Amino acid sequence: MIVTLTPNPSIDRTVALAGPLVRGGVHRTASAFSQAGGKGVNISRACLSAGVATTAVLPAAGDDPFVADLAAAGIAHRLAPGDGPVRVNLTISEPDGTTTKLNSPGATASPATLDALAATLRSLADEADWIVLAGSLPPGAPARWYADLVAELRTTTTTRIAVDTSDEPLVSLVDRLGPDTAPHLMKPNGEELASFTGADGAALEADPAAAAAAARTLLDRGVTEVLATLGGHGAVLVTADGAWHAIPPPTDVVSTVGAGDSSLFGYLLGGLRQQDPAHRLALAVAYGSAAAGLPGTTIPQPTQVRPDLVVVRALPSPLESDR
Ligand SMILES: O=P(O)(O)OC[C@@]1(O)O[C@H](CO)[C@@H](O)[C@@H]1O
Repeated sequence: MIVTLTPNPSIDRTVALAGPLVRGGVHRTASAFSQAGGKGVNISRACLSAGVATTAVLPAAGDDPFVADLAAAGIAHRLAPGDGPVRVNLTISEPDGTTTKLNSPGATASPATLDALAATLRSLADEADWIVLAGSLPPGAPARWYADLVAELRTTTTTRIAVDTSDEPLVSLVDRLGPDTAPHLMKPNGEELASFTGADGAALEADPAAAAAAARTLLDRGVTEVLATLGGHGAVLVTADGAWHAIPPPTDVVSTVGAGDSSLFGYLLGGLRQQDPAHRLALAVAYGSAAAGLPGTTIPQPTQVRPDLVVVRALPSPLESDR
């Protein structure tokens, strides 16, 4: 089972434009629709369609429309009482695949909500193969909340923990890394790798060897595996056994929202299937590129995922003296 935590879930409203976005212009939209989202929820959705047991943990009132959407989709969930309506995040999709996102802060989380989320995770931890902590933190949560939660879970369960977050919560997590406090898996993108290495995000995405070197700094501080997604440049995987780069198949990009979550799910799925690192990485990139070809936050079905079209190559190991 994969247990996901989404402390700041979102209703993802996608507006598709018939032409390019013009700042200050008036646009007639081609279509608009909403999906229950947030990074952990997207991963639980991917679990459901791939037949992997999952529980999504999140804050929301039982009568929030978000929860009705989750229930209609059949996603098992455990709720902490929410502190306000689930936020609405806006995606603007242009015909050439350019995706602009406007993410709201979300309701301010009370200490009681944060405690309830942590308690629910603790109660599910031992049944899970993976616990995935994903997305931003709501206002009211201290930036170190994920770092504290990982450190605490590491003392109470042996279940593996994956984290995908950004900004201050990521920086706090990285500051706190160590042999007993690190998550087992992290999934930064190029910008996120750059946020704690000081490099340029776009440059890292275009240079898989540099991205692998940045990811390796996390391994040196206790993380077991790093899956770094590099947008159209694919992804790199770094473990104690080596580093690999996967190149995606040519993809007609419709919306990149949910591509990173799909990649993380593909990677976990490969692990549950006992695949070797190169095959896990290929499945991650195949899931991510399938998601990029779908509108809004749509998560691919397994039949839409083509790991056979992904090219994986091993990256040279750095010399010890270079590390
Ligand atoms: O604001 P956060 O929590 O960082 O990201 C939220 C979000 O952009 O992440 C998902 C895509 O990864 C979307 O479903 C959702 O809108």
